[in-house]
Amino acid sequence: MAALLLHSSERLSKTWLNRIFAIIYATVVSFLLLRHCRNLIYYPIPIALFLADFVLAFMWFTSQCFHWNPIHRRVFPENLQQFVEEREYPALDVLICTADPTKEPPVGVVNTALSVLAYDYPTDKLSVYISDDGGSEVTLYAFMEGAKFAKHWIPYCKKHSIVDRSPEVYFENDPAWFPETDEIKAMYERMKSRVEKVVQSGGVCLDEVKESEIRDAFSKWTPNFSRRHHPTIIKIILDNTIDKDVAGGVMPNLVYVSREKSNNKPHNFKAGALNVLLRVSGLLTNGQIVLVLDCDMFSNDPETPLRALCYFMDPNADSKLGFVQFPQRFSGINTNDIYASEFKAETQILSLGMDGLLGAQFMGTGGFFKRHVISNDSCFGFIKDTIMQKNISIPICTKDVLVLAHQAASCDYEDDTKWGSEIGFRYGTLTEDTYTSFRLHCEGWKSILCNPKRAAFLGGSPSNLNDALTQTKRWYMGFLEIFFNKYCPITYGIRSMNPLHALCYTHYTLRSFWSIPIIVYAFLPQISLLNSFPMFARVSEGGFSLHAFLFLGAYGKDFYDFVVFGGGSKQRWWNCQRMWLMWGLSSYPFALLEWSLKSFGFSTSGFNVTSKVIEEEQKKLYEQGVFDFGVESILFFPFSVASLINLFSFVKGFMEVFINGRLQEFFVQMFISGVVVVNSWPIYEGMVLRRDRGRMPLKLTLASLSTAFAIFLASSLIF
Ligand SMILES: O=c1ccn([C@@H]2O[C@H](COP(=O)(O)OP(=O)(O)O[C@H]3O[C@H](CO)[C@@H](O)[C@H](O)[C@H]3O)[C@@H](O)[C@H]2O)c(=O)[nH]1
Ligand SMILES: [Mn+2]
Repeated sequence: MAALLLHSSERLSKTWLNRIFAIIYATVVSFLLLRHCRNLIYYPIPIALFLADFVLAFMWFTSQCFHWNPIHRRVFPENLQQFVEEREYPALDVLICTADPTKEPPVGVVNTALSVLAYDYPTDKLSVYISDDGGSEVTLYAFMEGAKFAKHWIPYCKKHSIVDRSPEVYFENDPAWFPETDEIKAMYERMKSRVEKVVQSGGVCLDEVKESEIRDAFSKWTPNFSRRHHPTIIKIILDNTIDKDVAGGVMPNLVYVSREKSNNKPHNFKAGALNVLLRVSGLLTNGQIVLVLDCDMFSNDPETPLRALCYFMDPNADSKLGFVQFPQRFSGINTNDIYASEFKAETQILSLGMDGLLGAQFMGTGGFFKRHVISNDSCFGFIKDTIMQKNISIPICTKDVLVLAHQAASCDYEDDTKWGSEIGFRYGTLTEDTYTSFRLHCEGWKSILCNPKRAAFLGGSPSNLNDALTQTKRWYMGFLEIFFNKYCPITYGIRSMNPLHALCYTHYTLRSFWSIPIIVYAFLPQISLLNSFPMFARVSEGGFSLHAFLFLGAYGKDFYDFVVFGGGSKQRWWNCQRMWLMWGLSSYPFALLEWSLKSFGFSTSGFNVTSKVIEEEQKKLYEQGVFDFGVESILFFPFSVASLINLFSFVKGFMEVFINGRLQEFFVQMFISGVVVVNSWPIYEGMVLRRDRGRMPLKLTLASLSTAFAIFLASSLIF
């Protein structure tokens, strides 16, 4: 009889294809670069082209590390009982961050919390912690209401083995109806409307609150309380030694934390918030396993913690296993994913490659950590003893513990400690997730990617173009902060870990440099075509097939990975490649620019929280798959200009072909303009054809048009 397994893994069947392709492609790339070097001696113009191709080649080379050894894993949670009894499960602390009640509606955050409170996990071993960086009484109020509802919701879900445990999603999805469903639904709706009423009124009216305990909780919101400057607030909303659900079962713990903030102290954004939660939860419950979640990433599968346990509880598990990552997946993405918000390549293709090396990177949410990997007990100093006592299970809300928890959440607790540099989630970048896992991998920890068919979590993603570009700009800026740092992936990383893995991190952190080839190829061949200047080899020459092979090879392989192997749709693939071009002319260069300004001390970009609210009109546009250009965003400007220049040069190319018969000479340039023109179709529509709210603002269109002309005029002086 075959031995029972908790998990298995196998190398993807395409690995050899990947490797052979990589070797052939690398050979051709080297030819191209050699040719460039030869040309450089003769003419100066190709410097730009050389630089562009060099960056492309470097990025391509580093990206091959993801394709070297991709693996696929499976877990068998049904076998878990054979290995551990339920009472031996480790305690699980779930940390959820929220930062702004206007961009992250409290009802949504409560839904996320409810979906994990209702996990198929022993409730006496489950605790949920909320970090509220918005310091909002409305959020606390929402959770107090949510907790009352949870006492009905949890037993209901378990009794009927409900799978969608976020009530909002459950009732939206046309659920199976049970005798008590009507009542539960009405209860949920009432809870939601009470919370929304308070959200609208902007605060909790204490005069209306009778229970002294609740009045107490809100008394901290004094008149000089502000989001950026306020004392610590910790409220134990549910306590598993006291609270019972309506069926008499033990409730999980639910704790609200708004860390102390001070105007003159950096708070390190989400990483700072998570570190406070690590300490507070360490004091109160000290779960051995810690799950990190964003406030919009609700659980989509109540078995998820058991899947993680299949790795953690395996008697033969690698002692260096640090965390198990469930990839980010999203709900509400439109059919063709116009903004490429699925990030399929990163979350579902490239991540398999890292998993075959040292393990997937932490994606900010959906990561189950072993607590001691991210913060060992010794880093607590004076509160260490209390943590030790926690292993003999004392009630969480004794007075002394709460006093310590307040200290642990104060804004000077981390002074002169290693928090953020060696312990906890690491500071110094806007992408604390990638950086933290990079540092953990450097320290020798490993990770695992767990990607079950049914998504473990589903989150929201930006539903308008400006938000989408702003989000990616923040990431790529964060990545630059990681690369140009003491612990640079290509120097420090390669020395500290499997070099292929370090090159994967190098690839991510340098992605904004893709803006160089994209800008060069979006303008240079077109400008020279506009001036009737041939730039590339004729179709009949050898150089042509070199370019053709490299172009088709790269696009073809990407298509194969995404559509043939990855099962994505052709339209989604097409939209992804379009977004890559758009990022190359927006998020990437602006990330580079802002990062440079910041490095020279000119600006301080913060963590601009992505809005989780969608207006009706915006939602309609998005659902129809129509681009939303409806704000005057500087991010749209470069690609608007590029779309016009490419259109003009394409037309000019036709004239050269039909009037002067110069197809051979101009084919490559026309082809490049043609690709951009086809990709720019939504931009032209937004500029001239559309009348709705999402059209390109007239001011932007005119500015782009005049800039395009100015570039043309200036170039005709040079050529
Ligand atoms: O000062 C802050 C800023 C943000 N957050 C929270 O961080 C989470 C992620 O913020 P969001 O605006 O949704 O950013 P995204 O770009 O969607 O987040 C992605 O990128 C981030 C890094 O830039 C990662 O932390 C996230 O996990 C990942 O989903 C949210 O729950 C926020 O409430 C805080 O707690 N404090
Ligand atoms: Mn988000």
